[in-house]
Amino acid sequence: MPALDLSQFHFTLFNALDIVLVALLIYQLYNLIKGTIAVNILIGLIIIILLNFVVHALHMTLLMKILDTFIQVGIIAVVVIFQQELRRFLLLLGRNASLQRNRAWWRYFSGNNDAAKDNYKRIKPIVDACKSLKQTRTGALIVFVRDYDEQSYVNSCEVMDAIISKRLLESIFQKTSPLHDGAVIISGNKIRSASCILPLTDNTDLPPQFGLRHRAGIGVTEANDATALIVSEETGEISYAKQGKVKMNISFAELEKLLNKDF
Ligand SMILES: Nc1ncnc2c1ncn2[C@@H]1O[C@H](COP(=O)(O)OP(=O)(O)OP(=O)(O)O)[C@@H](O)[C@H]1O
Repeated sequence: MPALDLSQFHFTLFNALDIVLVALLIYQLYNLIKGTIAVNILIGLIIIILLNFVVHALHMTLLMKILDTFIQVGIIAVVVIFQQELRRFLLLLGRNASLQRNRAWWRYFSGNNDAAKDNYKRIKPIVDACKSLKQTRTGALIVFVRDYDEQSYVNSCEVMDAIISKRLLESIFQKTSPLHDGAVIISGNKIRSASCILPLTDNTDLPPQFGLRHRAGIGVTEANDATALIVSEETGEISYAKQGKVKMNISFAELEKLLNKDF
């Protein structure tokens, strides 16, 4: 039996790092598309690539030409089909790379403890409004955006520029208010817009009781650097969505913590 010649095989630390990074990349991509129809598209693409190997091995010329052409244009198709996922992936990279975004670190290094007090002042009216909305079973959807770009929302929202207050949030979501349908967008210290129509998630793994409000709340966090707070009209439960994932039935203490971290 011929011996296996391993003399040409050099395994360096960088090779190990390479493998770890590729594994991390695949894991992140899997996390991004898990539970969406993108998984089925990806499986379809893998089947075509495997089929192409088989066709090449069997020298089936006609099929070889068709599949080769398909795979050559495939890269453009992949960018078009997975544009949402690629956008989310790049957002994730940018978000994690920005040191200032990690406010805890930033405060520690800049010694700015007043920021914590300011943040509490901003969060309090929102948490108070949620308490009252929960009690009265009033449905609400509040989105927190870090870098607000008015142009992205101008066509699907009622533009506002109002100081955040408990009573204003309560009034907006009252069923008789003309602005109650849709989401409120908050950025910085202001309510920037209300009655916003948001993109719905196409995640197929969500609880069956999640209707349009929850789907819109999750959808906006998939494609943007945003988080969303949803008060259910049916149950009064509060959910919190971030990066396309949702935490259900959170307590007010937890809500305060999450907002303090993300907002
Ligand atoms: N695309 C959208 N963007 C923003 N808000 C939306 C969108 N679609 C629906 N909504 C809001 O969701 C409300 C309907 O909620 P629906 O009952 O379908 O949601 P739900 O997730 O089951 O929540 P709930 O538990 O409050 O009933 C609408 O009245 C509207 O205010």
